[in-house]
Amino acid sequence: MNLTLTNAASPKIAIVGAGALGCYYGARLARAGENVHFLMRGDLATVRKRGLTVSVPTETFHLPPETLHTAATPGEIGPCDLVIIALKTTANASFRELITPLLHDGTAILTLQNGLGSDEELAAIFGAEHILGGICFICVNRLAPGEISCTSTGALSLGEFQRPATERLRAIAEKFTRAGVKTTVSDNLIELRWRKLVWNVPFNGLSIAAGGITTDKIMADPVLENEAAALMREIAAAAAAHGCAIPESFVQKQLDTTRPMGAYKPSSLIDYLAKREVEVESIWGEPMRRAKARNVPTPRLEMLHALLHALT
Ligand SMILES: NC(=O)C1=CN([C@@H]2O[C@H](COP(=O)(O)OP(=O)(O)OC[C@H]3O[C@@H](n4cnc5c(N)ncnc54)[C@H](OP(=O)(O)O)[C@@H]3O)[C@@H](O)[C@H]2O)C=CC1
Ligand SMILES: CC(C)(CO)C(=O)C(=O)O
Repeated sequence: MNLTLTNAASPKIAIVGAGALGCYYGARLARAGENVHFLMRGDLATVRKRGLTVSVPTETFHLPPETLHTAATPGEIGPCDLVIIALKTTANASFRELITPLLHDGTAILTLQNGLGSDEELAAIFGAEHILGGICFICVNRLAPGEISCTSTGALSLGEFQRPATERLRAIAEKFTRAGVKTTVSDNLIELRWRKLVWNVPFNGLSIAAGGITTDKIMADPVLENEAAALMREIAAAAAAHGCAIPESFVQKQLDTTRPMGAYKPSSLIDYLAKREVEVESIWGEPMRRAKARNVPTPRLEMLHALLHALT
């Protein structure tokens, strides 16, 4: 497969999982003039009537329904040059059914999902050469159907699955950048994923396990702060055993940057409080299993995983 973005000047883009994250990035790309097709489920009727409204700290923008391409099935969209996946990882069993009708020989499949495992699952079904991944440092919520609120636009980091950055990866990053998303490319997607887990594992996990608390409460309690730091070090050790060096300074930086975040609700806590399924296996289960496979002890992660299983 030629690793370029087909129709690079005007690629046909599908958003699979048009919830908070998918609608946010999809709306930004559509506003920048890209040919974006939203595969929608629960919100379809409302979005077809009222369009999409996205608020970010600096502005609110609206995309009227007549400017949007929306579909109830992937078959209505047909083959695309780029498929962006923003499903919760708890919906990964639908990959084959949702993505197959969107493919041609050169389709790039970019998953923006949290945790570990989705890249490999997609590669096993569709072929490794199609797969790219992204890490989103963003806090976005769906307030109502078609109403997206983003309290921190953060940054997006993209990488190829098991290969260094390619021309196609840079072309996709350029699309996001043009759409106003701060985007970087990396030669090492798996290291990006482990690094993000250094934050997600302790804060998403403890916020639920400690009774549904925000990150400021974790940081204000010396026992919980120590637990967060210890969990971070377990993830760093597991990452090191997979060839991804994460220095102690990175752990310290995560703690330092969390302090001023105030009463922040990690995305898993929002799911938990809304009684939605929590992404337990991709955020805690898969890192735990990968650590075990390399004989890295992760007792705290194992306990947290068990607690989250019981609670969610
Ligand atoms: N939100 C955030 O700030 C961040 C999220 N992430 C990650 O991004 C991913 C997506 O998160 P988020 O956007 O918050 O989740 P949402 O629940 O808001 O969005 C998921 C979307 O997938 C749709 N979906 C699920 N199954 C199907 C199906 N079979 N057919 C069609 N659509 C389907 C849902 O449909 P329906 O509308 O019917 O529910 C929903 O719109 C997760 O892995 C998350 O961890 C990463 C960083 C930040
Ligand atoms: C890092 C952060 C806070 C935002 O992307 C996140 O991943 C989450 O809330 O789950």
